[in-house]
Amino acid sequence: MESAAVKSEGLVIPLIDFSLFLNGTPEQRKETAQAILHGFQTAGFIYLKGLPITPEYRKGLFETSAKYFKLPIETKMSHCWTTPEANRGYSAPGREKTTSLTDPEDVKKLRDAAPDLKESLEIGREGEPGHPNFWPLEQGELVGFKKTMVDFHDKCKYLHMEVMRAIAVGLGIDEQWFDSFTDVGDNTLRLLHYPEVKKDVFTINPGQVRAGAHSDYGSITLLFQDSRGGLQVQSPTGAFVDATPIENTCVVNAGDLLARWSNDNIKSTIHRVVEPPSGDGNVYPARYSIAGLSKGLELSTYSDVIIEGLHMIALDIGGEDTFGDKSEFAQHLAALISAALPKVDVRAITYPKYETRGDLHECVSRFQDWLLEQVIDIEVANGTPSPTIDPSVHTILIGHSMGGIVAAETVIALTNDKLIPHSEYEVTGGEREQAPSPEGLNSLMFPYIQGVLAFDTPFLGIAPGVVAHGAESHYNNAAAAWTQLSGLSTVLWGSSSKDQPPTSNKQPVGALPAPENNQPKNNQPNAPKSGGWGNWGKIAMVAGAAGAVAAGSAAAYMNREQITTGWSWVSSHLEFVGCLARGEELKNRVVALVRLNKELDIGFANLYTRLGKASSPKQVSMVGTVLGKERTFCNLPAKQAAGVWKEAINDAATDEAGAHMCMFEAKENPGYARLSEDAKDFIVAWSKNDWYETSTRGDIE
Ligand SMILES: O=C(O)CCC(=O)C(=O)O
Ligand SMILES: [Fe+2]
Repeated sequence: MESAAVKSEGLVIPLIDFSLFLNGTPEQRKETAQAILHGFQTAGFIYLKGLPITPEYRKGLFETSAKYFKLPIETKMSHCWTTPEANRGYSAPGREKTTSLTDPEDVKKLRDAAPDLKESLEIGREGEPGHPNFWPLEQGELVGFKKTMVDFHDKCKYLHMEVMRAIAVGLGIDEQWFDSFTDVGDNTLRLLHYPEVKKDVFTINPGQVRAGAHSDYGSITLLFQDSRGGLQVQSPTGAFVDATPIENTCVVNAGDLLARWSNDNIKSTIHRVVEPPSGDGNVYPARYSIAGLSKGLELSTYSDVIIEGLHMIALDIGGEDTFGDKSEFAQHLAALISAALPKVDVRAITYPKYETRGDLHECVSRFQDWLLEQVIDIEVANGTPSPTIDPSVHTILIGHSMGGIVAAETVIALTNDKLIPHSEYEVTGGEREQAPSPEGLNSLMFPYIQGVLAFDTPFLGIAPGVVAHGAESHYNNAAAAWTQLSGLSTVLWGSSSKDQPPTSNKQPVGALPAPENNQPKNNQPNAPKSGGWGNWGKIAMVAGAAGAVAAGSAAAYMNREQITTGWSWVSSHLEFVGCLARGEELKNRVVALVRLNKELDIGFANLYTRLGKASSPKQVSMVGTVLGKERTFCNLPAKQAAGVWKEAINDAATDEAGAHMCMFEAKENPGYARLSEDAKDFIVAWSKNDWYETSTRGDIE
């Protein structure tokens, strides 16, 4: 039943009778399927005979193709290939260069040095919205051209489905496993003509070929070649071996998509077309071939299947330390999610620099720009046809502390095209009004955000017990406030504890440090040193204090007269956390998130720290005594009516700020494993939707 069509340099391309798969006994069918799979796994190429295509039909097809290429160049140029999205139309000689290179500059150089000596016409599925085929005028010899090609396109669709079924049978999975990806027939029929060419063209330029070395992009290619020859396939030794034409066969090779689907279990092998082994006189005659390149599924879901991915963007305040050393927590979380969502790629990317100058909205727009860049890079790298309409990347924003607010603002901005409204909404007691949205929500956001997972983000301010230690009466004295708050200065910024500023700092506000290159002239000798935490720590110290003060409603702190130097620098950082002072804004933000969850199914949760066994009750004169186990860093919603807030208990922490900062340190937080599991569960639940279910990463080894 099976023999070798090619056997050289370690490359064995089998010749397989496909009729035994289509019409054979169950045993023959299975054996044939296994041979087909084996050919794809080893050579990446097979030859099929016994196809339901008669020699006459085939001859007619090649004749029709040749008639098309005889058309004057101006006529062909009237329906030129335009965009990769459409991938339809005519490509004149020299236009396309098949290659595995990706850098456009490199491709250009190669094309200039050795242009492909071919012309082609790409014909796609009829009836695809927005992408009509370009048909030549039906006159003279070309009458019936469209019908012939549409009919052959259909035949290729059928053959494609059957070859994919053979692969499924060979793999021992459900025979129809690939059907839903092939039944639309989103395939490209490619008529190829390699014009007659003088032999010395190839000797003058040793790099000259008819079609450059490349692998195909789709699932499989059905290649019908005439009898000239010139197709070569790369062998395991690297040498190119002739894939000599065999009458009434079709060469079938696996493309990059199928390699990806199968985790490279199936090979997408490099091939090219060179001058044929023989020619008359000093010319090589023309060669024709017809390739049915099967993408394998409808264009709109194509990208999902190859490169669909869930990306977690960790909003890491102040470098890569927030989520543990080198963002370990984010990486760990990505691994957990990956195991739970095997159909998609899961990657954690950390926002490298958290710039906290200017107001919150400026920070958000800087982050948004960065995020957009990341996602576009991924979409471009993967060739997603319409990333803004059908993105292949879904993103979860995870943010610690203030990072959660930036994440929230980002998704609100993306869905509203404006930031949160400033009118009043109540979040307490479940009696919330709907935030008005004259424009309605924009579900076509790009980048597509699947959810916001916040970690100990003070969406509703910082719990009074964090700031006050029976000290709020001193808040009318700015110096005292600073003393009280110095211990909190880095907390909001998530720096690790070793980088905290001195906690016994007794300097008045007037001694707030100015930026390094803008030291105030009247700098006091005892001004706090930035020490090892540099500019960054200074920002944290100032902004953290401001945020905490704001949360503790110590308005006296905002006494600008006392700040003698560097105010503009300081104030621009204060603005950022100033949002914690704006109660209505805080509530509106939460209302907006709840609405996004309800209307657009965007996940939202806040995993907030709570002290556990190691904590003791705390006297907070403003609010009375807070029981040890009620001690949280964040102000909690009055009832759980502000989205999902879930506690993350730390049985080792003795104070709220410590729990807040050590969330992601397994050594200091006995609840680390639980926290990771909870975080994973949220993200998995948000992501198990239609997008996920229709994604196929292809773990089919
Ligand atoms: O013309 C041939 O034989 C090969 C064409 C080819 O490899 C392609 O179009 O991808
Ligand atoms: Fe190819």
